[in-house]
Amino acid sequence: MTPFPARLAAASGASGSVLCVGLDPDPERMPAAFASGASETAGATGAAAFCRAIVEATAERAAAFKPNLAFFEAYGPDGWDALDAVCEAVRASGRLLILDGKRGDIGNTGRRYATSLYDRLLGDASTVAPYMGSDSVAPFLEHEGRCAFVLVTTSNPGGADLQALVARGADGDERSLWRHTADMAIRAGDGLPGTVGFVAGATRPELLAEIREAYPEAPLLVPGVGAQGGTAGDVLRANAGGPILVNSSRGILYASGGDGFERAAREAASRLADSLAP
Ligand SMILES: O=c1ccn([C@@H]2O[C@H](COP(=O)(O)O)[C@@H](O)[C@H]2O)c(=O)[nH]1
Repeated sequence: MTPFPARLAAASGASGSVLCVGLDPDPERMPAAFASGASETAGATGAAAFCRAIVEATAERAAAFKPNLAFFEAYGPDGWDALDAVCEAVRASGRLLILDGKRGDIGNTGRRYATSLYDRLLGDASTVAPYMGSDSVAPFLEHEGRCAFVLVTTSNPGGADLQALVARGADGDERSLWRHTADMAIRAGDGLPGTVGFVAGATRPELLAEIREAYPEAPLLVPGVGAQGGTAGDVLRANAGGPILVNSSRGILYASGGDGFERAAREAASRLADSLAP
């Protein structure tokens, strides 16, 4: 399979954008027709129908879609079927499929997670929680053409609690934990170049700039624009033209709370895609 960075470049070229539309179907916020118990499209089926409509409405301006697995798993077994249907819709759109499950565990468990994400759901990339160390990241780096976006500087307020701590590495060098994490992931991915990317939140653009400077070729997945306060301008400046996907979920999914949600989503996606153009 073609290395992920080349596939990312192709998807960005085809859509003319670096936008990733996040698929977080929240029953509290989806249009009533998809969320209410009375409707035949309620529950997991409603979530899938809503996401498919969003994919159709926004695919022209999106390079990728990112289903957040939590919003599907919450429905139990039906949620898995819904996720499967949404993944199929994303694949049919020709855009990249980023599976946001934030997985990470000991080797044999990690390999089963990777099998599920890459061989079963056919994701192009996934998000990986690296706290268990290099052997927990490695299973996600063994799939040619796929990318593991390793969480390094997350967008949430508590992200700095651990990520900013300064620690001495085996080489005696003092660096922040997030930088150790990034270096560790790059070493773990030595075997298959292009398989390691990073999640770098838009809410800390100064750290995004540091990651980009340290790893100019690494794909970055950047959440946190819009609803969390990050801005497209800050991200573009910090990224300095490197390979990137900028995610927005709520700002697109719930651009209109009810009728006309597809049009509102299309317009919101288009505006953000335009503001992310270099
Ligand atoms: O650091 C991180 C890592 C992942 N996320 C995920 O991205 C989206 C953001 O949603 P918005 O509605 O655009 O704020 C969501 O799925 C998160 O789980 C993140 O926000 N920050």
